[in-house]
Amino acid sequence: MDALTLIVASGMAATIMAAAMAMLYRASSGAAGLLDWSLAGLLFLASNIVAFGAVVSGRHEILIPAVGNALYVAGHFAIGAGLRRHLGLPPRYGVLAGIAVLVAALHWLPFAQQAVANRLMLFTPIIVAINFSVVRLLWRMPAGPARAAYMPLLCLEVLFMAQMLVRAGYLAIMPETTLTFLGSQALQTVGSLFVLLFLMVAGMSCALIVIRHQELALRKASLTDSLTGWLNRRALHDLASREFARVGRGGHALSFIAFDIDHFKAVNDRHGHSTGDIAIRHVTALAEQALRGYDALFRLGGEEFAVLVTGHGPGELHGIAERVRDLIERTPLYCGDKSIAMTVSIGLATCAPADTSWEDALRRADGALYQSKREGRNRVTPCPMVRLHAVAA
Ligand SMILES: Nc1nc2c(ncn2[C@@H]2O[C@H](COP(=O)(O)OP(=O)(O)OP(=O)(O)O)[C@@H](O)[C@H]2O)c(=O)[nH]1
Repeated sequence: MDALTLIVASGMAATIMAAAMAMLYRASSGAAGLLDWSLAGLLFLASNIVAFGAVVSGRHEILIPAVGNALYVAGHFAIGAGLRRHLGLPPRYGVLAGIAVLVAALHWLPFAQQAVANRLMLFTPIIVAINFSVVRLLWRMPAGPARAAYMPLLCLEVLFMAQMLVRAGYLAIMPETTLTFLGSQALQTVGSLFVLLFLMVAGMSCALIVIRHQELALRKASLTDSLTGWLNRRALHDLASREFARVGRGGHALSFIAFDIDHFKAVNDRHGHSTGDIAIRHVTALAEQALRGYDALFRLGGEEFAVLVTGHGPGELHGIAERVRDLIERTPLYCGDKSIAMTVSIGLATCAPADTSWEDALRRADGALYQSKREGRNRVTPCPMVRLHAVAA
């Protein structure tokens, strides 16, 4: 296939990648990695412009492939840099500067100047190493809802790496193969088509990563309370419904620890609303400390909270709630030179066979909580059914 046509097509694909990533960067209020991926598109475009100029002018000085190949290698590196930045790692452009200078300088080796095939064999390990570092990062992504979004880029990088190695291997075992500078031999045409495919799919794969990441962040924000980091009522509905269905299928006991800060209005009135916010975070942090890491924690509103506990009998549930109450009572909030004593009132309830919904149990836990308030606050009250079991335990 005509080399000039492929260079123009690759240049167009690189331009689309650069523009799409830049536009997505603006639309996503500056998501990490997109500018690096836009830069990758620009570097590939620049390498195509150099190649285009060489074909059109017919000039073959070694400086032309030196610059073109350095830009091309930099394009591959920038894809990894974007991924690193997206994952919160430094992009390492200092390393890129070193690699680009090395790639350019290698063109003045007599081996590289002897034949185009030699240059291809010389630069294949460098490009494959860059692709491999991207694959390694992608492969190590933890399992979870975001992982699938990284797979298209991983497959693309593996495919690209494989074709580079096959082409270099072929040249190594067929030393009589002759390639001309920016020629249209089958081996070069195949390589150019892979570059074209890479540029077309890389942009889409990177966009997919960002879009999925933002979708998950939005979903998390919609289910989380921003002050405490605890889940909100909406999340409670999803999670408790799922757990209640599990209980119905013969799973473990499902219980609620509902609690409310005592005389919280007085904290706000005496110390101000922002100290009130600090006090809420203080109480939730202590509750987290007293609970096990795997209980689901919810802020239901204002200074009302609930913990969804699975797999514990009434006696153990009472013990857990007492630990929370005790730690909060023993740990006043220090704010400057002020010490603010805090306590919570707690109610407990476990889902019963007659319950038609988890909300029945939460309602009972709420009733028990208000009984704690009526009986003087700073105490744990199991709802009557739980209390009966607790006596038996
Ligand atoms: N600082 C702060 N205060 C809040 C927040 N949400 C609710 N509140 C306040 O919490 C207080 C709750 O007051 P009450 O419902 O009267 O309860 P209380 O003073 O704790 O009294 P008892 O519950 O009966 O012990 C109100 O003053 C609300 O304004 C919040 O996010 N931050």
